[in-house]
Amino acid sequence: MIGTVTLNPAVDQTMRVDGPLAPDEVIRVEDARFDPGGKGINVSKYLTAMGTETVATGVLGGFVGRHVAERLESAGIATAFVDIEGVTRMNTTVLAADDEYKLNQAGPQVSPADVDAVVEKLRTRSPGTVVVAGSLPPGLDSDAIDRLARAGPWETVVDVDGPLLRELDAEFELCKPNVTELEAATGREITGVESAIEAARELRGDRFDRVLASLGPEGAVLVSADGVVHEPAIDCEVVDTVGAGDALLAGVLAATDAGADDADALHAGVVSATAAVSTQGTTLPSLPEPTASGVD
Ligand SMILES: O=P(O)(O)OC[C@@]1(O)O[C@H](CO)[C@@H](O)[C@@H]1O
Repeated sequence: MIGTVTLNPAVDQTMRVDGPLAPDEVIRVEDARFDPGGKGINVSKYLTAMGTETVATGVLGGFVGRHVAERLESAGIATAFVDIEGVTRMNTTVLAADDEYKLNQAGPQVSPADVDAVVEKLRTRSPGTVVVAGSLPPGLDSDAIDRLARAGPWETVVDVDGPLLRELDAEFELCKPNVTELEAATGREITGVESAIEAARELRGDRFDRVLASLGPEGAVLVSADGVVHEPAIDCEVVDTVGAGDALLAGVLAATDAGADDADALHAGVVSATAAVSTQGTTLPSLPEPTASGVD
């Protein structure tokens, strides 16, 4: 079973406007939706859509937190969240004619004691893998992630900002940077697949067994002790990129869990990410069930 930890969840508000964003005028929204989000929560949503057992944990507070919990429960996603005093944040994506705009709040204050309470929730569920994903809210630093990684017999997967990746010192089964995060974590400039592979190799080092780097239109690479695999992106109409990295990660983890090797797992990840970018918002009705050969 795969547990996810989201220390800074959100309700994601996605709005579509037909024209470009312009100052000093009222912009009429054509279409709006709310999704329970935050990177770990999205990974649990995508795992559920693939039929892989998961529990979503982390911290939730206030009316936004209650909405996240209700939506996950009604979608049949197992949850084990710790209540906090502050109000869970709302993040906004605007899909405008010219571009995609993303506004993420800092989030409420969370304490190391809240992280200890999350550890207790995880221990009662005994996951084989724990995914810690997303930004850290005010009050926490990299110690929180090291603590989660060392607190149980599980393997830990991490998807956090590049500067934070440099500060971690526990051991992790996998990390999932995007291009910006890979550049920040290694200080290397990434200009294409080859330079991404070099940077991912350098990042692997002692702390990360595997590095899964999402490269947007160039697809993704997975670097491990077994070697390097690259999977190009699948051609599709891109509607909304929010959650694409989470879907990639969920696909790789679900397929790995089903016994797939790195190449097949990466293929499954890219199939999931393609479904995510082809859909508005971050909720997918269903995804191909991963098998030992990736996806059927
Ligand atoms: O501010 P963070 O924690 O880095 O990212 C949060 C977030 O943008 O990531 C998810 C998509 O990956 C969204 O559901 C959510 O709003």
